[in-house]
Amino acid sequence: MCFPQIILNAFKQQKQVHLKSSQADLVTETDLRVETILKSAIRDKYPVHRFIGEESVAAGECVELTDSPTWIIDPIDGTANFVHRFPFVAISIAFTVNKQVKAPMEFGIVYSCVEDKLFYAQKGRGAFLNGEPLNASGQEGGITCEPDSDDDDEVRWQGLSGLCCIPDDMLCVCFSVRALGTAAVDMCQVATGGADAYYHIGMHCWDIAASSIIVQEAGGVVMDTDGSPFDMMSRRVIAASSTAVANRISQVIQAFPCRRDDEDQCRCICGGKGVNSV
Ligand SMILES: O=P(O)(O)OC[C@@]1(O)O[C@H](CO)[C@@H](O)[C@@H]1O
Ligand SMILES: [Mg+2]
Ligand SMILES: [Mg+2]
Repeated sequence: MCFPQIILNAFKQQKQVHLKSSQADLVTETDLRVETILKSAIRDKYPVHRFIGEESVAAGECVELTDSPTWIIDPIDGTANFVHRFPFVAISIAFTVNKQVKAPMEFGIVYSCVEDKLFYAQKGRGAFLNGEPLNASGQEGGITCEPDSDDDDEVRWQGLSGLCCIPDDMLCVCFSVRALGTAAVDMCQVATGGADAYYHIGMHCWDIAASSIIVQEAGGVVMDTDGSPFDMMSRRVIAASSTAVANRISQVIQAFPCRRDDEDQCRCICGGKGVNSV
């Protein structure tokens, strides 16, 4: 059975849910099964390739980008949605080489399973949804924003109130707010033009690596929340319809530092598990 079908079949079933880093950070047997299937299928074909998989890292593996071609996998983005049968659950797969954290990935795939929407992009070749070309809105004025934060609500609403109360004489006004509970699908809305901006503080590289290139190839902009260049390991991202909107958002949200995904890399090289163990 193919792995999206595994997710769809399990979607309707009762699930055994385990907590990871917090009450909001869930994992099910399906997350683990899909990541294992994906990694073994890729490893069979490309034995020297490496992986950064959400559930492998949760099991103690290092987040280690080397010069080797690397697959960055979130087997189910939106596990909380999956557990509650809220129909926004996605598989996110990105591919990068030569330790690219800032430049666009080589390619990215986000498959929103229940919607049956396949978002994908390859560097320099455009972004697509179910085969149709994607274009970000290019909007520079009134925007629809998808804010998210894995930290306290205060940060989220501080940012939002900043966005919603920008004086009219300033560049952009936020007209409405959406959040689907899957960073990968949320961010892809900017690539479709359905949203003009997305920002997130606290997610992980596997949540946004694929959607970052999908946004870029659709003509959108990605950057860090402090306005510096996008860095998928920093756990902070703004995706927007235009540089003007991205810059405006970086000016009003309260960016705070997050422990980088690759922060323990040296521990891993010295003595961490470092071996793909899922
Ligand atoms: O753990 P999961 O399901 O792969 O990710 C869930 C997620 O979308 O929800 C959080 C808040 O939106 C984000 O940090 C993260 O991307
Ligand atoms: Mg995720
Ligand atoms: Mg996940």
